[in-house]
Amino acid sequence: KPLNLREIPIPKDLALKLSRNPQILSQASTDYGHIIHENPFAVLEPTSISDIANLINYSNSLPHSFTISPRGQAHSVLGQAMTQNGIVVNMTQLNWYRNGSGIVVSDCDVKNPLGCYVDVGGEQLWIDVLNATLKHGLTPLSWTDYLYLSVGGTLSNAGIGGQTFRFGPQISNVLELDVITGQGNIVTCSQEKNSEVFYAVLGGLGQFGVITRARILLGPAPTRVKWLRLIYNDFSAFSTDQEHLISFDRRNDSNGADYVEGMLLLNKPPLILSFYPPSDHPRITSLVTQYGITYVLELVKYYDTNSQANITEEVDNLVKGLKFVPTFMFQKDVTYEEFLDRVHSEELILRSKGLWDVPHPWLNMFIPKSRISDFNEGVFKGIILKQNISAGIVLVYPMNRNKWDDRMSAITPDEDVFYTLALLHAAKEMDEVKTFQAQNHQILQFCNDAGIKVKEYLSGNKTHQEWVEHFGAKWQQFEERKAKFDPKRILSPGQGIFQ
Ligand SMILES: Cc1cc2nc3c(=O)[nH]c(=O)nc-3n(C[C@H](O)[C@H](O)[C@H](O)COP(=O)(O)OP(=O)(O)OC[C@H]3O[C@@H](n4cnc5c(N)ncnc54)[C@H](O)[C@@H]3O)c2cc1C
Repeated sequence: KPLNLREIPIPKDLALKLSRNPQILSQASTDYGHIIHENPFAVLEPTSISDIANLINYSNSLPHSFTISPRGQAHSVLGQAMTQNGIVVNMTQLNWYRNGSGIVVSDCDVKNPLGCYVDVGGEQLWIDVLNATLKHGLTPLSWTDYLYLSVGGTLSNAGIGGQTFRFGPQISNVLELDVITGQGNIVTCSQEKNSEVFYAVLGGLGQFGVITRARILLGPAPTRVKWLRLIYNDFSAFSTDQEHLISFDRRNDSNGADYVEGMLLLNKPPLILSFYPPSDHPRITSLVTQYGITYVLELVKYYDTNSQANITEEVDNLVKGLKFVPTFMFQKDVTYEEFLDRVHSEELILRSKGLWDVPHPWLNMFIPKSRISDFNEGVFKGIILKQNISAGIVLVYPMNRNKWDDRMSAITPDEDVFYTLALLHAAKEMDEVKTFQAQNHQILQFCNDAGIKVKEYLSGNKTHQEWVEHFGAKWQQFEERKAKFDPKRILSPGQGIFQ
């Protein structure tokens, strides 16, 4: 029998913070995916950390607990921040009560920034963390492509992007956390202190506790970036060059790139060419038409006034020997901030066309390096190119596993180098959602049949057995941590792991 919160007497001080305003309930019942909808009983608008702890404690005190889901920006795509009949915690609300103390940069020597860090509330947005740290000449080192995501939300997944090959995912850049566990305990944790909570929560899909503060490592901030895109007509040359670029870091060679990603340009709509000079559009379109599929290596080199004199030479050295199609190298010179916040400009354009708040049947996964060429043949050239449906944005780039910490909950393939694939579809209507979902399913099935041991990222909608397989050798530990830190299985039910 589903729990009916109407039948439970809610303590008055807690009830005052709960909203059942239809508009607020409706917001909490959807996310960026616009595919899954779950109706919460109420939304907690916390005005302090204790409000969240009190809510969790109250749920624990009942013979039949209710579920609680922290909601950062709800930029999940499969209902991960929702709960049916439970209570959603609107984390953003905390920011209003921080009195400006949501982001505090440590007092440190910018010239010798080893040991500089920033303390940020779990509800804070990465864009605000960037702006606050830049004022001190400092910056976090590892980023997602889009910055209007909450710190607690990305740290619950991993937080990956073009800097991950060098600095690891965002979870590898956390020095300390404050967490309210599923038992209602407020815990400060790090690698040294309460380390089990620390490792459980990072990449823990919200299953073990609510992150209310994260201490994030900082480094010196560059001021400008050289931003390059190189187009390839051959996958093997493209992936060999990507792997070469990320290997600088394994060799501890500081002459490497600061960011490496990649994407497909396919001879099917939408062919997005906004990065490239309009005068080059005809020859790029012609190349894409000729080959059907081309691959774009995206790399970035940071610089500032001290390194300005050498930057052209450094970029030349970096691209020397890379096997892109001759003359198909394009570059921009932009501020560091403009580069990091690049997706926001796209967001504004999509919003103006009514194309931002639409269904997003995304597929994200990690693919072991040893099978990436089979993946190209079967998925890129096979399923994606051949099927008569639009492709959306397809990102593909490698990262180094030694920058991930296996003690954390996040899951990767076993190999030293693995690729991330992001298939970022936007659908116009629900029928199209089904078409894209069928394709996503087909891709996973292809990998399964071909024995390509992929790991999904940001996944959802799995059966219990599929979750067990996803975690593989780490399932037992994940389950034990749940029993220890959230024994009543209260937190983040939208992930569908334990409910
Ligand atoms: C346009 C766009 C671009 C993206 N780009 C990238 C990218 O480049 N790299 C990448 O790694 N990801 C990317 N993502 C995915 C994104 O990192 C995840 O969806 C992340 O969860 C978003 O954060 P959020 O604040 O919206 O989290 P939510 O969707 O609100 O929550 C995600 C999960 O975390 C839990 N949670 C939320 N806050 C907390 C907290 N404080 N403590 C504990 N648990 C919490 C929720 O209950 C839920 O289970 C992108 C998403 C979008 C929409």
